[in-house]
Amino acid sequence: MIETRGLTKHFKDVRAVDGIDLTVARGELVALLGPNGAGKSTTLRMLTTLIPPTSGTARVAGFDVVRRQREVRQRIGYIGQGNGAGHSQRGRDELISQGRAYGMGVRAARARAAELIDSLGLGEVADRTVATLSGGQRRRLDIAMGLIHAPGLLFLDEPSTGLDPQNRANLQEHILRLRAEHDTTIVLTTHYLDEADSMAERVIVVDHGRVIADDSPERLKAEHVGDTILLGFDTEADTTRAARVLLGRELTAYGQELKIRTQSGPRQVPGMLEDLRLAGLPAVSVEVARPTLDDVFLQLTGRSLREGGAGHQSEPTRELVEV
Ligand SMILES: Nc1ncnc2c1ncn2[C@@H]1O[C@H](COP(=O)(O)OP(=O)(O)OP(=O)(O)O)[C@@H](O)[C@H]1O
Repeated sequence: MIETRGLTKHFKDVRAVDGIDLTVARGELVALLGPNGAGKSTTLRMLTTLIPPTSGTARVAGFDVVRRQREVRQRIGYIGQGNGAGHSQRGRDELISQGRAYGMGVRAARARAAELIDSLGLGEVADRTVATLSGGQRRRLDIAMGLIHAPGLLFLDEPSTGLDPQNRANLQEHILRLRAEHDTTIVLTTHYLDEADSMAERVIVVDHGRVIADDSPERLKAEHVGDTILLGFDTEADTTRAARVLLGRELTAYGQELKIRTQSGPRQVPGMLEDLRLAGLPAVSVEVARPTLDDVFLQLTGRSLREGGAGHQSEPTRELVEV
């Protein structure tokens, strides 16, 4: 669906995108993740033919984004960061007009609008004027606008920025359902680490205009960070002895706690507890901390994605087991 080679965009002396090679297959849901100014929007704007690359090539839906702009545009939907829908029209009419603008007949545009209103849960509000819709409803209407011509590929630039957590969750659910129902390939950009983690089967981390990691969230976390097992003991002396029992692992002792870095925390815990029990050193608490994508980013760049304005929180996932 997407194939780029050395895709680059310079704005005077700013290297917004600096040689990106990217392949996205049909049906994938890919999240482009990165801090402010990383080059995510610029990449999307080149892929959607809105701005030409400085150098490199990109083929989208089988066509070159510079030489075959029209063909590309017919086959993609793009929902930018602004609000595409107007204000005084009813949502349904906006959708039908958009369909007509893409050359659809009135009947086909009406039918498609009805289908999307249903898919995106807009049934109760589609006949109200757009100005009266909530932020989340408008965002869903924007997405319906981008899908009116049934594109096989949808680009979403920060779909849930500005929405409250409930509306975000609701929008995410709709995007996933749309994808399942219409088999749409989706490329979205986001600052929300948890959004990338839960929605995308592939995460491409961009920093300073370059791809610094590209894999499934699970593999990124396992490869770059791994799990942390925290074992608690009654005394510091027990902790020191336990460290000797578990020697050979990547471990650190802090007071009455042992911290062990491993690739597969939950699988390692039973064996470790058994070894400790046999040594007469039962742990009094066990905690497995799984990494977040922010830990991956921190590991890769030495910076947290939460710093410097990206500022969206995602708590580490912790599984607490009292023993
Ligand atoms: N039209 C432009 N003129 C000059 N510089 C630009 C222009 N558009 C983007 N840039 C610069 O290019 C870099 C990448 O910007 P881009 O908007 O692609 O980042 P982003 O990853 O989408 O950031 P954000 O998360 O804040 O949306 C930034 O340094 C930005 O200031």
